Amino acid sequence: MMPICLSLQHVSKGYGAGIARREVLHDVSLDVRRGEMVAIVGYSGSGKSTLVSLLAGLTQPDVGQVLFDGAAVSEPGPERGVVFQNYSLLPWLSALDNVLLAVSQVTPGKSTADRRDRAMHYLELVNLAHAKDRKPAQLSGGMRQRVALARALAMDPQVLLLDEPLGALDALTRGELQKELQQIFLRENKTIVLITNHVDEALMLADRIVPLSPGPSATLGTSVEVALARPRNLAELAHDPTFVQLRAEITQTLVDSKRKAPSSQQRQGISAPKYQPRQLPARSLRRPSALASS
Ligand SMILES: Nc1ncnc2c1ncn2[C@@H]1O[C@H](COP(=O)(O)OP(=O)(O)OP(=O)(O)O)[C@@H](O)[C@H]1O
Repeated sequence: MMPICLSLQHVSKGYGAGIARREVLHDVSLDVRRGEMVAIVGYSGSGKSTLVSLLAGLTQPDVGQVLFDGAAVSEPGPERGVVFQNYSLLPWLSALDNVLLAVSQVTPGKSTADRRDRAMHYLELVNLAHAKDRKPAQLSGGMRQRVALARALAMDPQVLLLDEPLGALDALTRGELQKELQQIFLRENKTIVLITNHVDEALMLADRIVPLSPGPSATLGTSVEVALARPRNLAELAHDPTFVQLRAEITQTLVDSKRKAPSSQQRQGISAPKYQPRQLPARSLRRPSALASS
């Protein structure tokens, strides 16, 4: 078995002070093995971004620790690349220059030509070579997210932290990028932590899925292994008994954890993880409304 690469050990994190303090994450523990793709699935507002910020070293836990290769994480580092939901590209730079900027940070001794080759390689990997000279404003949401992914990959991090990277995209573009992400994962063999509120997306991509209960004081549940062969195709998987069973199991865990959550949750208007109902088989185990009515 591969060694543990990234680890959260009994981590708690809250915001505010005194009586205004609100605990977002409580006693969260997670071990991610090298080469593994772990998906963390949770409701909106449950603390998923806080979790990524902790893994990235952008914020520090109040209790517990975050370890990378056994050493405490205290700041962001090039071995942990992050892709956020909102692209975060520099608007005045072309797609190529956005990637080049990242390449320059990790290859200080290389020639300009070498850096450019490397940046182009990653733009090609995300099928964007043709749009290399376009500025972010001239790119669609899906294309911007591809640039953000190319930029993160170009730094050759050991771990990729993907914080709802496809969350801002329409369903069709999302489906396309899920396929590309799968190809990249298979080719690059990276360790990936994917944060998502889509159960199907997690099942399509991950080796293991960990449910995050709704906050406040959200915590990770028992992880579920996704024993489905790759490459995976969501349309085909909709008829696969293992897929259907895993989806029902994970959804039920999330629904149960929401039921058990403090009643203040309902008042905060937290929305449920999204389904892609058109892919449900006719004799699906759960109706989409099961989540909404819980
Ligand atoms: N810097 C901060 N200061 C105070 N409260 C914060 C801060 N960051 C997050 N929170 C609160 O912590 C809770 C969890 O936020 P977080 O962004 O981690 O959740 P999330 O699951 O990523 O949400 P979403 O899916 O909506 O992006 C929210 O109630 C949020 O308002």
